[in-house]
Amino acid sequence: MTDSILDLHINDGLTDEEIDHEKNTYGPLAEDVRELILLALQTRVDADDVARAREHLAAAREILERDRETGPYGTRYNDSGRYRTWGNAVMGLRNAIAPIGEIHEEPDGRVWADFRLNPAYEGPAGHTHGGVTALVLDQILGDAARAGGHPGMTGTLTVRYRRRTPLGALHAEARIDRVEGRKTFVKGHIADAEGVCVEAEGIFIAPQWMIEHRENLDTSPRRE
Ligand SMILES: CCCCC/C=C\C/C=C\C/C=C\C/C=C\CCCC(=O)SCCNC(=O)CCNC(=O)[C@H](O)C(C)(C)COP(=O)(O)OP(=O)(O)OC[C@H]1O[C@@H](n2cnc3c(N)ncnc32)[C@H](O)[C@@H]1OP(=O)(O)O
Repeated sequence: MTDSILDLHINDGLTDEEIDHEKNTYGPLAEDVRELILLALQTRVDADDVARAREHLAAAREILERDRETGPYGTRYNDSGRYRTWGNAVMGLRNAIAPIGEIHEEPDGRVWADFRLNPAYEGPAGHTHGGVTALVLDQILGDAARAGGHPGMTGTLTVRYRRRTPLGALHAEARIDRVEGRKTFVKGHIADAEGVCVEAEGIFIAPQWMIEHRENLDTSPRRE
């Protein structure tokens, strides 16, 4: 059986130098757009200045649209084993809404990230949106399953909001709790400087198509 996820799992044959070049070209663009998202929320310049800024943005869009892809980014890799999930909503290098730069994997199976959520991720006044913390936890827990050699799709994600999550500096981490056949149970949390704000348990399930392609799947890819 084939699956549309596999269709977007592509060796695009780039050299490491070409990947580095793309990284250095498009990474800063996403950084600029991230800053623009915040500016759209926070600028207080007057209508004339907004109109002038929008003309510049229209000019930038016109340049960027000259050569573009139209579909999802998917997972791309090369012969030296560098994996790119640059469209990922949580940590994609080219995705301006992705709040996490890097997810670290420890030899003991713990997966963690330090990150900042700016006011574009607001839910309750001055605090992080609960859907955003769930988004981050889905990724971190899923990554712990993958890093532990048990990649899967999220079957169930249970989130317990213990206390409000502020905006600003946060820490997320997760580790595998147990594996039962195709199901991997993972636990994790998000904390601020005062301690845990949100806890989660996820059940990650390896579908049949993933098991069939298991031998082709590097579960600890050099992912960026
Ligand atoms: C070379 C190719 C390699 C390709 C690799 C590609 C990708 C790698 C995958 C992951 C990458 C890793 C890390 C990425 C990190 C994070 C990304 C975020 C993750 C997501 O954001 S992902 C999107 C949201 N996610 C979905 O979009 C899932 C949609 N859904 C399904 O794709 C199916 O629904 C599935 C697969 C979940 C189950 O389907 P299925 O047919 O395999 O399940 P089946 O019925 O056979 O049940 C088998 C056993 O699981 C139990 N069970 C069934 N469903 C359950 C559930 N929901 N909760 C709890 N338990 C459940 C049964 O009770 C039974 O348990 P028991 O064996 O004990 O009886």
